[in-house]
Amino acid sequence: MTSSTPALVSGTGIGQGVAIGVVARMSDPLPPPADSPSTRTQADEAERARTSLRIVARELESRGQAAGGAARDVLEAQAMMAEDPMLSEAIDEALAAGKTAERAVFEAFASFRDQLAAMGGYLGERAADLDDVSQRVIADLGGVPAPGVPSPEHPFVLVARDLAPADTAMLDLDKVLGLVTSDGGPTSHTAILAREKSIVAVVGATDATGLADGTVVILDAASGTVIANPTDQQKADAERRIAERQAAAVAPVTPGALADGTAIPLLANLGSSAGAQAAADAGAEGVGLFRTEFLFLDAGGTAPTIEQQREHYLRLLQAFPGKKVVVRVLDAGADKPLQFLNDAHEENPALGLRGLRALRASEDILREQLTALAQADAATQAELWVMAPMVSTVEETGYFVGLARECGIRTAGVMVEVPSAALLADRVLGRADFASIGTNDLTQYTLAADRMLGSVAALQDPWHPAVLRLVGEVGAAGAAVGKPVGICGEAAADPLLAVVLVGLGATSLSMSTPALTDVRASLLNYTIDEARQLAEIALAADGAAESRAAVAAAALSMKEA
Ligand SMILES: C=C(OP(=O)(O)O)C(=O)O
Ligand SMILES: [Mg+2]
Repeated sequence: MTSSTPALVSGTGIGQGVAIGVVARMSDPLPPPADSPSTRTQADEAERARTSLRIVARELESRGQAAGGAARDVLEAQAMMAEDPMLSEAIDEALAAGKTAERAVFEAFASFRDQLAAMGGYLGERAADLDDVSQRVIADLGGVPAPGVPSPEHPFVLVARDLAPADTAMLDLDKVLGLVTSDGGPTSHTAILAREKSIVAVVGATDATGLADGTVVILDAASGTVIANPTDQQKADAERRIAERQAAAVAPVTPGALADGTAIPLLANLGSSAGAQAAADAGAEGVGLFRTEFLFLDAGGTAPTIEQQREHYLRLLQAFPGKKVVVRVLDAGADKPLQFLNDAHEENPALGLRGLRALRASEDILREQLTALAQADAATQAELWVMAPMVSTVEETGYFVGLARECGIRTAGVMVEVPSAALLADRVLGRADFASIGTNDLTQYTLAADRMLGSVAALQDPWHPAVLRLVGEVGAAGAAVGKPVGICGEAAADPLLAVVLVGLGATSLSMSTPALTDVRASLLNYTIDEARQLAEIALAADGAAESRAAVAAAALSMKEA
């Protein structure tokens, strides 16, 4: 690497932040202990292993106590791993074969970590936790310090293979400007920590192993890239973006709007009335998606009563007097299984009896929910809209809107999450009062990529022009009949994609509360004509990556012009 040819490392960005700083690497893992026969007795080796496992377990527990919160739970889980009876058995077996305590610990943990890694997803990412415990025990056996987080005097960008919970608990957040990991995905501890603490992070950046200590890097979470040895121009751009974000964070909270004043209300996605006040404080102009699954999950094995539901909806609506609150009726099935609505085994639950289909099969539950909502609406000042999930036909739209009105709901709409509903959006909107596009499911169904499956995660990208073309269909239909088209999937939380979605006809955007500030700031940079131009550029691309890159380049030149 030379300063004239900056190297680019790519991974998955967490959030939208930008950071610039000097790399401090986490020390490399200890080498595997030699597989030579032990010169001690088996009983001695067993005692050594037990002592070190115990020391490490107690140390992890005390770090957990010191860290508190979510870190404590994770560190306690790790301490339990160190004293897991199955692992002890595996260690004893290796010792019986004449191995050293170091080697026995190494082999036993390695075989368990491989089993976890093979499971993939969340459990797969816990494999790093086992590695960390193994390293600590082997270090203790050898009387050497465990590999861990560096602590230079100056602020730094931490580059690591992955961060174990014990490491994240030790991080001095005043000094860490950003995090880069070569392993780990969006559900790794590093990603979770970064989200929780708003730290700029790029995870799963395989080539990050080549970033040497002391290298100056720019982390760009929005594009998931790390530039090593940036040019002066790149540094100046990064510093400008950091300053813009700092300014946006303290800017007055204004209603969502484009540069030309076109209003684009910014709403919050909520899963419980508990988050309502925080959303209102962050400037949410209402709620664009209230997911009711948690309310039903919390009620145990049955549906909550009309009274229980009414109380919860009342608390929600009371937080938004005079504002719009869009509640989605229960979306059970697939990624949100609820036994009492559908306990049949399905080979492809995402294509099965879920969402409105499941409710229709148990219509009394749907009627009760609509009734509770209508009662809460009558007792409060919010403007309640109610929508159905997973609607795939015009007939289903008519069914839901008809039933909602019968139960006293004044404004009834549907989510557009299935390509068939997007393609017939003109007719769907002929019957519904509004549409709200769920880009998470719309992407899953358009690309035929299960949103629960890590192996096809790369296809789950709402920047894909096929998804955007469908969004455009719904936007055009909404404009033609004069009905609102919101977006409530994760796509609305991506500040640049949000502009494209507006260019495709979205009239409001709903997102998790922390995303509101970035999206608000981004919309203010573009007029409606520019948003439409960016949408055309996205639609003209061949794939998601090309669409994202072409729009980013065009947006940059628009801002420079
Ligand atoms: C908002 C959506 O619904 P959920 O993520 O709850 O399925 C969506 O599918 O985009
Ligand atoms: Mg959905």
